[in-house]
Amino acid sequence: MNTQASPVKVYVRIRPTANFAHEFIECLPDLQTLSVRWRKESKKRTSNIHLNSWLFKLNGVLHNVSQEEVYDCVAQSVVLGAFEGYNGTIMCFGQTGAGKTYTMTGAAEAYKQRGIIPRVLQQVFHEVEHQTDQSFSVHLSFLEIYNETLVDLLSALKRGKGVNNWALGVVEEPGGGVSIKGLTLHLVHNEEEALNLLFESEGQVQREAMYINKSLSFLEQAILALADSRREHVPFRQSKLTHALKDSLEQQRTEPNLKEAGSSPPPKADAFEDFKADRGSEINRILKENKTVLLERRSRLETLTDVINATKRDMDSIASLLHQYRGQSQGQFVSAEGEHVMEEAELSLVMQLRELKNVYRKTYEEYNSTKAEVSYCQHLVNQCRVRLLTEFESWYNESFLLPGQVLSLLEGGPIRPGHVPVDKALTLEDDEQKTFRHPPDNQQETSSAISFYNAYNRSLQRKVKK
Ligand SMILES: Nc1ncnc2c1ncn2[C@@H]1O[C@H](COP(=O)(O)OP(=O)(O)OP(=O)(O)O)[C@@H](O)[C@H]1O
Repeated sequence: MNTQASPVKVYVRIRPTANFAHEFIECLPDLQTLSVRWRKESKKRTSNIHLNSWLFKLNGVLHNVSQEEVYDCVAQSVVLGAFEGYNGTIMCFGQTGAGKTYTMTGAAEAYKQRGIIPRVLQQVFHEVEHQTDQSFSVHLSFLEIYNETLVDLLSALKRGKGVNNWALGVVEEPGGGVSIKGLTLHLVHNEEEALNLLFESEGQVQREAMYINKSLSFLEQAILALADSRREHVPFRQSKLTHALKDSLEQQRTEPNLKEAGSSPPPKADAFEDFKADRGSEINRILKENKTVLLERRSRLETLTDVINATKRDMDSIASLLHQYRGQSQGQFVSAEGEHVMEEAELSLVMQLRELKNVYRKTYEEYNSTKAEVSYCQHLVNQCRVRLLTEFESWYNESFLLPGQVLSLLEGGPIRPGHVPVDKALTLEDDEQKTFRHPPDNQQETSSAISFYNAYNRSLQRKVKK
């Protein structure tokens, strides 16, 4: 892998928590040793308490470290190694909720919280640009292995090629090495193209999430339009979701309250404003912050575009002046050594051209990295928007639509009221009522319905998260 001693390096990253279990887990000052211990009580009901403990020696214990530090410590050398011709793998392993996605992909909160994958792409193209003595071509593939099934997450992008995920297989190459037969490779020329593949296209599963994003954004627009009494037109037909929900969104204003008979739930549009000011204020603040950064980065991109165009125009005109000057000059001055000696005017033009080329190159570099940042920030804004709307739906259902009995049925479980479609939740309530009439059979039915929604909820959460 790399030139350093061990080809495999192992790091532990500890997810920050409010109540870190200091009594059981200790990071030793060398920042490479982790001590884990726990009390084991004897089964024989004696007062003996055994203290079991292990020491783990690692390449590093990453505790309270930023995404940037994780990258520098774990991934940077792997990317540099790849440029020296070494294969590299960065693998993340941990129980659910441990922070794998956060570490590898990053969080929606801010650009600086982006994870290892976008940072790798950035470094790869940085190296490609600076290692000018060699030429590189960069290809990207995304492969998912789920339940022993290989899925090419980018196969849909190779239009017309009839890519078939069933045809994927792991094959041993005759000359050594392993490859995935049938996996599509995508040539990318810069960081932005690579990030686009990472964000926009992430195959069948992610593709669904993309549509969710888009639909939710249309839903947000429809809700905002409903909130504005001056707006005559509400854009219901922009998407199938808003179109299909047209009746229910408009009826929300008059629909009887399911929670407390006699009073009606507030219109969703008003509730959305309340939610953003109160319960959803934090995610709304983050969304606004990300939008501000996005606008600022976009405006920087525009400025850079103007500078590039203006510099190019200046370069062209100086080059043409130089051409004219050389065409008109009566002859060439030659030094005693036989070298061409420039006159002052020509020299000045050459210097100006050189300076402009320098500005052009630097601005173009900044332009490329700003473009990648714009895509990334756009992605963050989309993610925040999805989260805001998902949490709003949850809160709205919980606060105004679901009957108390259903809420108490869900209480304490992993399922949030917003994840249960209201009509299904009402069925749950019916089931619960039936339970009182036929306890043994229907209790089972109710709990299987909960299991169903638990499973459904998890798959929804996975899709929204992706
Ligand atoms: N180092 C960290 N700093 C701040 N927040 C973190 C960190 N690691 C994880 N989190 C947060 O903890 C939550 C769970 O993390 P994440 O989704 O990355 O876990 P996971 O291991 O991918 O879980 P799963 O296997 O269920 O997908 C997320 O809200 C994430 O933002």
